[in-house]
Amino acid sequence: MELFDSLKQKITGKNKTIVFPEGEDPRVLGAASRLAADGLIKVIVLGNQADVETTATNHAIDLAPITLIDPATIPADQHKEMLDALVARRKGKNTPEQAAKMLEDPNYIGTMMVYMGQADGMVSGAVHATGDTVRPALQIIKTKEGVRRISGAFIMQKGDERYVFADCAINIELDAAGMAEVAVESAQTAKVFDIDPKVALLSFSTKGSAKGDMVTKVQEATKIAHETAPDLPVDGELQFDAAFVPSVAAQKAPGSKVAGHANVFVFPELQSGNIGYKIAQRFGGFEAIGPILQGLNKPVSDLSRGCNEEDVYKVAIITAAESIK
Ligand SMILES: CC(C)(COP(=O)(O)OP(=O)(O)OC[C@H]1O[C@@H](n2cnc3c(N)ncnc32)[C@H](O)[C@@H]1OP(=O)(O)O)[C@@H](O)C(=O)NCCC(=O)NCCS
Ligand SMILES: CC(=O)OP(=O)(O)O
Repeated sequence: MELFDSLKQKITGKNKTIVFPEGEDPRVLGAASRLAADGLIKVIVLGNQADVETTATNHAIDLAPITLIDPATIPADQHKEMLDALVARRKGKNTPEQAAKMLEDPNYIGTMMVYMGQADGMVSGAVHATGDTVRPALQIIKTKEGVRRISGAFIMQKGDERYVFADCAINIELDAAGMAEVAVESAQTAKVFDIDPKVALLSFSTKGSAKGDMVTKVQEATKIAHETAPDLPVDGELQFDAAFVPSVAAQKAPGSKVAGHANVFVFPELQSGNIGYKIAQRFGGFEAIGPILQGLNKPVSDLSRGCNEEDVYKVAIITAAESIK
C-alpha cells in the first residue's frame, strides 16, 4: 500500500485534532481545509479573523470545515488558564510577565493547546523560521523519556526510493553521543515509514581515509550507536558514495554490512544535513517530507518555509499518525 494511503487509514475515524498557528497563509489554510473536508482530522486554525477570511476569499478556500480561533478574542478565563499552565510548566524559568508575552506568539498558543490536550499535534513553520517554530515545543512539550536531544529527520522519496536523512533541522552541532542518538532515533523513524533501516554515519572520510577531530567524532558516534543498539545495522565513518554505491563501497569499505546499501543517512552536523537534503530535493528531484521531529513527548511538526500546500497536507497526516500510540 502507498505510504500515505496507510497513514490515512491509520488516522481515519480517530478524530485527531491538529492545530495550525499560521492560518493567514494560503498554503496552510488550503491544506487545513482539505484535511478537514476529507474527514482525516479535526482542524483548529489560529489567525486574525479578518486576515484569514481575506486569504480564504482570495484563494477560494472553504472555511466551513475549520475551527478558526482568533488569538485576540480568546476569552479571558481561557487565556488565564493557559497562562497559569505555562508558568507552572516553565517552573521558574519564565516570569508570568514573560509567559504572557510568549502567549502573544501563535506558536506558543498552539504548543500550549497540544500540551493541555486541546489538540493532538501542531503543524507550523510555513511562515516562521525553524527556531521560532520548535522552541516552544522544546520548552513545553520536552523530550520523551530516554531521549536527550530532539532532532529533525526528512523522509526523502522518489518513485520506489525512500530514505531517511537526519539531523537536517535542529541541532547545530552534536557531540559523538548526540550523533549516535540521532542514528538510533532515525532508525526508529525509518521503521514507521516501512524502511528496514541500514544506518550510515556520514563524513568526508571512509574508514580512516582522512584524519581529524571531525572524523574522530563520527568514528566515536558509530561505536556508541553499536553499543546502544547492537542489533541495528549501522556503520561509519562513511562518505556518501561509500554509503550508497555498492561498487564504491566494495573499494572503500569492503566487508561492511551497511556500506553500499544504506538507507538512513546521519549527517555530522547541521550545515551538511540541511544543505544535503535541499540538494537531494532541488537537484535530485526527491520529495522531502518533514522535518519530522524525533524524540518529542507529543507531536509538533515543523515545515520548510519553501513548502507547498501538499507538503502541509502530508506533514499534518504524519503528525496525526504520530499522535496514535
Ligand atoms: C533549535 C534551536 C532554536 C534551539 O535554540 P535556543 O532556543 O537558542 O536553545 P536554548 O539553548 O536557548 O534552549 C531553549 C530550550 O530548548 C531546549 N533545547 C534546545 N535544543 C534542544 C534539543 N535539541 N532537544 C531538546 N531540547 C532542546 C533547552 O534545553 C532549553 O530548555 P529550557 O528553556 O527548558 O531550559 C537552535 O538550536 C536552532 O536555531 N537550531 C537550528 C534551527 C534551524 O535554523 N534549522 C535549519 C532550518 S530547518
Ligand atoms: C527545514 C528547513 O530548512 O526549513 P526552512 O527552509 O524554513 O529554513
